[in-house]
Amino acid sequence: MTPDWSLRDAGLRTLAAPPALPAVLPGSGFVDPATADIVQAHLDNVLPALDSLRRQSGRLAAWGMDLAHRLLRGQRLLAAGNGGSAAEAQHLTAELVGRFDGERVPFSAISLHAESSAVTAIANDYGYDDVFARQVRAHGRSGDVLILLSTSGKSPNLLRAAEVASRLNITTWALTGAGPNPLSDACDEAVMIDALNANAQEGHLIALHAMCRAFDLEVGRRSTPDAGLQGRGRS
Ligand SMILES: O=C(CO)[C@@H](O)[C@H](O)[C@H](O)[C@H](O)COP(=O)(O)O
Repeated sequence: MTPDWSLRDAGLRTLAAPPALPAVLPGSGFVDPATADIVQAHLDNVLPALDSLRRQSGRLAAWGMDLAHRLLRGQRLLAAGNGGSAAEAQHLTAELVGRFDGERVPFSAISLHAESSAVTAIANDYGYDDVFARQVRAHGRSGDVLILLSTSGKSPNLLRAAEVASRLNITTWALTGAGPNPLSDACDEAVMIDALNANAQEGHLIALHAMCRAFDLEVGRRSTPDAGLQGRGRS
């Protein structure tokens, strides 16, 4: 099968089909121009993703502050995504349970896709579309936040989770690729990145770190010695 060398669908940088390769010895360090160009195009295409994000920086700042207020009250963040988005979502929960830049108390944040036994049992017994929705019913409480990451904004398991969360008065945020899309429509608020899928995922990590900056700043402003320990029976 002839590979599709173009990036034309994204309306971003496009590449012509490469000429036939000369025989290349492994380890020779030779990089043909078409390969060099596709790598350069990928890097160039990060910039539109970043521009898209910069236009939504106010929302990221508001999310960080809002999340700080809720988690300081003892509410919880639930997060989920598939594939690359699962990795990004897990990065966020690690920043909250561990720490971001500076020392502070830990907060309750769970990546639902990382619950391997629950995921496999629910998928096996109820179907993959229910893997997150059922966990939202189990772990989510009124006033919590559910953040859902998706490049397409179409994954049925995320859409179902958003639907269940809304019924439970859990605030829903979507971090997606180009929008509008079904997930951004289903959630209370969304940050959408107008970029190729892989570049959107890279943008998602930047968005999450930016949100963590706002979160940590707000936690620092409002912290008491027992901050984050209220409401869920921990001491
Ligand atoms: O990382 C990538 C592609 O960049 C893939 O693993 C990708 O995350 C998977 O195909 C996901 O299943 C796509 O789901 P979604 O982001 O559209 O909700």
